[in-house]
Amino acid sequence: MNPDDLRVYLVTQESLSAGRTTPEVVAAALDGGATFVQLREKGRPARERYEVGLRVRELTAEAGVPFVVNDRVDLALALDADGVHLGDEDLPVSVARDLLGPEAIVGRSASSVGEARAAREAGADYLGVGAVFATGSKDVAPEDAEIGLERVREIAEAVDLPLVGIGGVTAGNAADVLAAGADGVAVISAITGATDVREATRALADEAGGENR
Ligand SMILES: Cc1ncc(COP(=O)(O)OP(=O)(O)O)c(N)n1
Ligand SMILES: Cc1ncsc1CCOP(=O)(O)O
Ligand SMILES: [Mg+2]
Repeated sequence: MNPDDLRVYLVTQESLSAGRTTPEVVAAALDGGATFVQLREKGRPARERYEVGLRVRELTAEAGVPFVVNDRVDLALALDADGVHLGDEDLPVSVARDLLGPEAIVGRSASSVGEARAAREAGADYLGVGAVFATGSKDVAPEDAEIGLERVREIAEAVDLPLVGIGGVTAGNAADVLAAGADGVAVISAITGATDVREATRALADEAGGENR
C-alpha cells in the first residue's frame, strides 16, 4: 500500500458525531482532505453497519480514497471494501488475508514493538499504533493506554511497516505524531465531533502535511 494514503485517516463512529450521520461526516471529511476511511461504528448491529457502509463505500470510491472495515472480514467482503482493520479480539491477520486475498489492505493494532513485529510477520500491511494519548472514544486496557510519542518512535524504528498513530490525536499534536515516525494520524473525535468537519479535517491535513518527516 502507499503510506501517503494513511496521512489523515478517519475512523467513523456515528455515536460520537454530534447528531450527524456517518455518511454526512465522511462526505465532509473527504471534502476536507481525509485520505483513508475506516468504518468502525462499534456497538451497532451488523445490518446497520452494512447499510451505512454501502454509502461510505460509494463516497470513498468517488473520492479515490481507500476504505476498510473495522473488525469484520464478512462486512469487508459484503461491502467490497479495500480491506479490514484488526485488533487483539478480531480474526488473526493470516486468516483475514486468506479470506480477502493478496491485494486487500489488512491493518493491525499494535501498542508495543513485539506486537508490531508479530503483525508484520503475520502479513499486515500497516499498523494502528496507540492509544498514543488519552482518549475518551474507546475503553483502552491499561497497558495500551497513553503509550506516548517515544513508543511510536520505537515501533517506527523497529518495524518496517507504514503506521498511523491513534488515540487523542488532534490538530494540536498531529505534527508531533508524524515527527515521531508515523506516516499519518488516525482520528475519531477530532473529526467526528468537530463543529465544522471539513475545516477540522483540513486543519489535521495541514499539520500532517509532511514537512516534519
Ligand atoms: C487505525 C486503527 N488503529 C487501531 C484501532 C483499534 O483496533 P482494536 O484494537 O481492534 O479496537 P476497536 O477499534 O475494534 O475497538 C483501530 N480501530 N484503527
Ligand atoms: C479506536 C481506538 N484505538 C485506540 S485509541 C482509539 C480511539 C481513538 O479515538 P479518538 O481519536 O477520539 O481519541
Ligand atoms: Mg477491533
